[in-house]
Amino acid sequence: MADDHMPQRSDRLGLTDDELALHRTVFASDALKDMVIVLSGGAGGIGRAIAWLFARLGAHLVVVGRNQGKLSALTSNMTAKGLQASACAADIRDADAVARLFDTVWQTHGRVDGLINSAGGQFPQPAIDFSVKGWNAVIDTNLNGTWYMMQTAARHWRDNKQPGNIVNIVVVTTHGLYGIAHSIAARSGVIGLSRSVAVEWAPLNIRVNCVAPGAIETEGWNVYAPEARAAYPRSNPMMRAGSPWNVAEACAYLASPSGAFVTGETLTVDGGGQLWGETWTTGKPAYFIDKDT
Ligand SMILES: CCCCCCC/C=C/C(=O)SCCNC(=O)CCNC(=O)[C@H](O)C(C)(C)COP(=O)(O)OP(=O)(O)OC[C@H]1O[C@@H](n2cnc3c(N)ncnc32)[C@H](O)[C@@H]1OP(=O)(O)O
Ligand SMILES: NC(=O)C1=CN([C@@H]2O[C@H](COP(=O)(O)OP(=O)(O)OC[C@H]3O[C@@H](n4cnc5c(N)ncnc54)[C@H](OP(=O)(O)O)[C@@H]3O)[C@@H](O)[C@H]2O)C=CC1
Repeated sequence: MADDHMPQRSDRLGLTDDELALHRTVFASDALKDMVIVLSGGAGGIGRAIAWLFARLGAHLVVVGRNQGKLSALTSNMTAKGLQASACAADIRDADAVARLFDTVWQTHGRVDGLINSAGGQFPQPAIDFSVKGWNAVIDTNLNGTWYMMQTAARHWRDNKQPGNIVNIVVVTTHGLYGIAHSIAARSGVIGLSRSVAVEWAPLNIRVNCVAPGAIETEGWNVYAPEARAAYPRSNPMMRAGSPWNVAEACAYLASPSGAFVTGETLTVDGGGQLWGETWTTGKPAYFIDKDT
């Protein structure tokens, strides 16, 4: 399948495991040889593409999420293709569970080389209507959960005197994504944190970067109304949605030696959506609709 032409299907969102097993990549097949990578959100739409790509480049993937069944199904498909992968169920919002996760991985593999935080999400709602519980759910998942993963990984790298590298999947925060202000707040926090610790942790030989996807068609889109989803491909000058593979290859660039001199950066993969286009996750209010067009 050509890299830049993902079929727009109505029956299913994103790429299947069979497609991910074969998707063409520009990376050498040993680019991540023998690296151990912890990947949160590994069974989600973007995480799954990262899992397949990284494993195909030689890494052992430890995929993390709350749903053991989804994780096991993924790792079975991967190991059946001769790839190295294991599943570890954990809620990233539970700092103790995150500590146990990293203890287990270090005990099993004796090392961790990289952490990709792809677990996250939000629900669309006008900010004025956010409940305290809803606000906290989004901040806890996207900011606190990501931070527990980052800090726990970094402590292990420091204590084991090993280098490390972190890639956080965020959203594009440079202009509004209307209807998900809680997530923009949380992800802006992650970007700020990443820039700060990129400096603090440079002496520990730990690199920290973010990838900010634009409209990437995955099953995560099911939380949005069909009319909102239908408009996402027109939210950038390329007038189409991106593929999870585009995000996975950006992560591979940052996580492998190709990114060796990159830290504190946010790599935007949005088809130019920062420069042109707008995204209304809750529908465009009449106020903004030009009645003359
Ligand atoms: C440039 C173009 C961009 C286009 C796309 C837009 C950008 C981003 C896209 C994506 O990120 S897509 C992929 C991400 N995946 C998801 O977002 C997954 C779906 N989301 C969730 O699972 C939740 O939103 C969550 C908060 C991330 C999960 O947390 P948790 O499991 O704890 O939540 P819940 O128990 O379901 O709910 C807790 C609490 O939150 C409030 N709430 C939840 N959903 C809604 C809703 N639809 N409307 C209003 N409020 C909601 C509510 O207070 C819930 O508590 P209860 O009422 O259930 O007691
Ligand atoms: N798709 C898109 O257009 C865009 C996506 N993004 C971001 O990219 C990331 C990945 O998105 P995508 O793959 O599309 O989303 P998905 O919803 O498909 O995947 C998200 C994954 O996160 C896991 N997860 C959620 N909460 C937790 C938690 N508390 N602990 C552990 N795991 C959790 C879920 O697994 P489980 O339910 O098993 O826990 C799920 O597999 C998200 O942060 C998303 O917001 C950003 C911009 C655009």
